[in-house]
Amino acid sequence: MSAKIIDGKAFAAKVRGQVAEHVARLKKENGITPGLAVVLVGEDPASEVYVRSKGKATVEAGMNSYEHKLPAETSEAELLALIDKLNNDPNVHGILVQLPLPKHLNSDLVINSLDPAKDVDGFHISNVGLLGTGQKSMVPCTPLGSLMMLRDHLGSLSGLDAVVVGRSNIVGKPMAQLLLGDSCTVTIAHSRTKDLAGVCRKADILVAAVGRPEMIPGDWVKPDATVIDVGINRIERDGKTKLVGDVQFESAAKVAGAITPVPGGVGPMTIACLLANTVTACCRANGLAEPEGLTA
Ligand SMILES: NC(=O)C1=CN([C@@H]2O[C@H](COP(=O)(O)OP(=O)(O)OC[C@H]3O[C@@H](n4cnc5c(N)ncnc54)[C@H](OP(=O)(O)O)[C@@H]3O)[C@@H](O)[C@H]2O)C=CC1
Ligand SMILES: Nc1nc(=O)c2c([nH]1)NC[C@@H]1CN(c3ccc(C(=O)N[C@@H](CCC(=O)O)C(=O)O)cc3)C=[N+]21
Repeated sequence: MSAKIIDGKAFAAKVRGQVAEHVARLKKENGITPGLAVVLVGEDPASEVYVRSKGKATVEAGMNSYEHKLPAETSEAELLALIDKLNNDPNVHGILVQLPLPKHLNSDLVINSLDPAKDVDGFHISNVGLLGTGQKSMVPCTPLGSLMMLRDHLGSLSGLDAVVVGRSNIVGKPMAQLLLGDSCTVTIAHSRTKDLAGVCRKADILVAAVGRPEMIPGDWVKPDATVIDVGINRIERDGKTKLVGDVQFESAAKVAGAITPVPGGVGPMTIACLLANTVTACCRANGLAEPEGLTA
């Protein structure tokens, strides 16, 4: 058997097209241009690449992009002052603070100082609580993009056994909430899980969000399962740098029913969902109808 490769890049292009259409309508009919502010503190090269591609995608969708690059030694008070300014700027509908922040900054405090309505990452405690209680919220981009691909491939997820490997606040936990919301039976596995291989083998839906290159081999995958590989790991192989996921793609693709590749899977969907969340936030802020099919 050979898995269907879920093309995240193509799916993301479709979502971005829908976002661009909605943006064009907002401009024409309401005279509003959605705006996304991205805040980057320090000089992490990988983060700079992400921030640049987010800015480019934002502009391509017809929205305004505001980039704020602050030096690594920025104080908490300075960062909070910038966030306060963005919270009160009517041209800014979404704010993303790139993580991780330098160690001297308390990221929980910083994230919770965002206006929850502008928190397009969905990391603010109030969005986390709304998602956990099934209320309208801002949904974290990576889990939202993963859910869209799962629904597209499987149709209904109801009653399926889902295993999420990883329990971070930004991927694992919100992913589990979304799967529960779609009536999966959800298991969250982590570094203390006993018999991880056995747990994974029961999964109809296996989401890997660990951050360990190719940790999950094909023989942990249930035949015909749908595998979502969230991991983005840069490794050296044959003298070249290469991007790999948390799943051993070759061996898993022989067993799974469908699998997302790295690159070209979850990553592009994350950016597309960030744009979608910005449009959603803009519509909510202006009391306008939200784009359909772009929220959870
Ligand atoms: N595609 C995309 O758009 C995005 C990709 N990512 C990628 O996803 C991956 C995960 O990111 P993130 O959630 O932020 O990572 P974190 O480091 O915050 O969390 C990793 C999780 O994996 C668990 N874990 C670590 N080692 C093992 C192990 N040996 N067995 C089982 N579980 C283990 C940890 O368990 P414990 O809690 O017990 O320590 C933890 O819950 C990374 O590769 C990251 O780059 C992240 C965000 C977006
Ligand atoms: N506040 C915050 N929100 C985030 O959403 C956030 C963050 N901080 N910090 C870092 C992680 C990581 N992340 C990615 C986004 C896109 C790709 C992506 O598009 N990847 C391409 C490859 C890109 C490449 O070649 O490097 C792909 O998988 O095909 C990857 C990773 C968002 N994150």
